[in-house]
Amino acid sequence: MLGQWLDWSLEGQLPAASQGVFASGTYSLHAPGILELTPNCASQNAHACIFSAAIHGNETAPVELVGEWLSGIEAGSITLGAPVLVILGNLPALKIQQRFVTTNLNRLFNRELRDEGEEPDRARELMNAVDRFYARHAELPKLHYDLHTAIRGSRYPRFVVEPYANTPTDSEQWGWLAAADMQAVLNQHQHSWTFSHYSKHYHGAQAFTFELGRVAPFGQNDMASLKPMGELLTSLSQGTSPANQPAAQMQFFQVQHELIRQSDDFQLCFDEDMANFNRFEPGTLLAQDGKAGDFRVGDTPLHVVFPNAKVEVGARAALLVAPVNQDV
Ligand SMILES: O=C(O)CCC(=O)N[C@@H](CCC(=O)O)C(=O)O
Ligand SMILES: [Zn+2]
Repeated sequence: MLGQWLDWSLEGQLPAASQGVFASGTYSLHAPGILELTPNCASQNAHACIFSAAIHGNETAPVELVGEWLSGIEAGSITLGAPVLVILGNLPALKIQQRFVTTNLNRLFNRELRDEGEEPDRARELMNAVDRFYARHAELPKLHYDLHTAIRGSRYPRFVVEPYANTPTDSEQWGWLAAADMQAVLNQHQHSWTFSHYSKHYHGAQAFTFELGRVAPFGQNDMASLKPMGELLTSLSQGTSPANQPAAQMQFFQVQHELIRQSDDFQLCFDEDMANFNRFEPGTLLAQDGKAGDFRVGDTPLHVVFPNAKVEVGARAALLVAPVNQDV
């Protein structure tokens, strides 16, 4: 049943029974793409875990990773020891393997959201699912890993975005992320209304957006490079202690500036294929905007992440970041 859940979600079919059992627990299908697993016996170290994928429909590696982990649960090679809410975010976009259908779902996770349409409705459904899940497990520490892949290549192929919020990140998280073979960490400098930000800001969860390589169609992802990440998901779902490695092996960056597209007449002044974290020297012209004018690098070098000139007017066209501890 669990192995088929991904196919069912993609096909928009609902199984006859929305609840059932497996060797180490029970499952409950709350809505298409929203599955809760409850352990028969919760571990003392359990977190209330949320693993989400396909918030962007063309990011298939996380869907394959979650599928492999669910198969392990179903086969009994993984013993569930923590409650897990598994989410496939944007099912219509996943079906057509596009980032989104009408608007970017990962900018809508705000309780003040009043927009109408398919993605805003889905954002409200996912926020409600998160609220109810954390309320059901109020006694447990909360965790949310939102799994993505990036549009372009990267100097650090696997990295995390740490959302901005009051809740500090537990130091143990850094050791787990390093052992999961994350190579860089990007600290956000302001609220961003992403899915991981939602769980951190409104629920105080330990939460990150993961970038697990580069966007590719199903079957063409480098799943071998995600083995340590799969092991982290497995440990958390078992309620056992994840592997730990020194945080210092990751490069930390701080977001300095969010470049917003302010008009139709907007362009980025570098090659579209440029890798994430590429460094630009002081004075370099990075963007030209009919309304905001030119944007140049100031006195210290900046690295560019998630550049995308084709975003809607008013949306983020790039993050400009600087290394925290050393020059890279
Ligand atoms: O590669 C890209 O340009 C985008 C990859 C992606 O979807 N990234 C997330 C990051 C979310 C965050 O800033 O926390 C996004 O843009 O939604
Ligand atoms: Zn994404």
